[in-house]
Amino acid sequence: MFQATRSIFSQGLTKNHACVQNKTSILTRCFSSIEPREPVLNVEQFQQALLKHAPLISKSLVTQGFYATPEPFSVLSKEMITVMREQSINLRNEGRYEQSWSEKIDAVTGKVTRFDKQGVFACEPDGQDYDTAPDLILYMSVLLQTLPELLNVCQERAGDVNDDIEAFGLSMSSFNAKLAVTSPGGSVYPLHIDNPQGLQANDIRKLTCIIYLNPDYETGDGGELRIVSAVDEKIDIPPDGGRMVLFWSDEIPHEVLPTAPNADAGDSSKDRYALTLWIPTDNYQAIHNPRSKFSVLGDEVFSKNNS
Ligand SMILES: O=C(O)CCC(=O)C(=O)O
Ligand SMILES: [Fe+2]
Repeated sequence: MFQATRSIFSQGLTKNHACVQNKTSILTRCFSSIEPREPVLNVEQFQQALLKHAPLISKSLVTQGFYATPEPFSVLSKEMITVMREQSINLRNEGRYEQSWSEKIDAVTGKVTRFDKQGVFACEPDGQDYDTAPDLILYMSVLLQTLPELLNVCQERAGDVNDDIEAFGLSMSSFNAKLAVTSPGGSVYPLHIDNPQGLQANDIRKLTCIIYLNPDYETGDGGELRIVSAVDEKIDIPPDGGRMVLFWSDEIPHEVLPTAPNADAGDSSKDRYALTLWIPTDNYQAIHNPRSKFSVLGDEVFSKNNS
């Protein structure tokens, strides 16, 4: 099972990744001192946990535009999240992370400008990272093979497809992945929507799915994900344990509040790790659907913030 997953996965993602991979990381990877190991993720247990949460995720996405697991270790155990954090750190030690950046769109001119996110570093894990981070790769593989179909089926069974609500049509064949670390000392992500341009930019990402890898998170460590699900409704979700959060990539504004604002930037115990998967839709009508109840949320929130 592990072997099969591994080869399918590396073939699928390696090609896509070739263009962003730099030479330094190839070299450091060849001479890595970390012994390759087998993953310890219990695939069946993880799939069962996804199965249990799927109806709630589907319903909550339809009604609120987002879902957060109620407990920090609902889908994966503390031990598993600890292993995944260690593997994320190992990738960092191999030089796999780069300065993270994003794009801003000017509301008036529509001009897109790129900016660095201070104190945020990220990598795009793929099949080539398997020896260093087998559980991260297996997690991504199992999630992709399980969750999109489960959510599509749950939505159909609940009868939640109608004139206003398009079928999710979540894709099972591709996704984008990002492993990001946000440094203590107050690093943030400004308010944004992950896929603001949609089809105009050939961006068909529909669902953002984040798992936090912060097993020892304490109250006061900050870095909450602030989701704006209605103009005057903000929900702050702590990035604790292995909490999983999902929301519509094309509709839901969100930001990350300062990470451990009172800690030293070099205090690695307060680094905030998050593994994000973006799942595209095969139903293009679902992207920025004008009849969706969240269709004007972004415009309302950003115009309010600018006034
Ligand atoms: O790490 C998080 O909580 C959110 C990250 C995010 O918004 C993004 O990567 O676009
Ligand atoms: Fe985002």
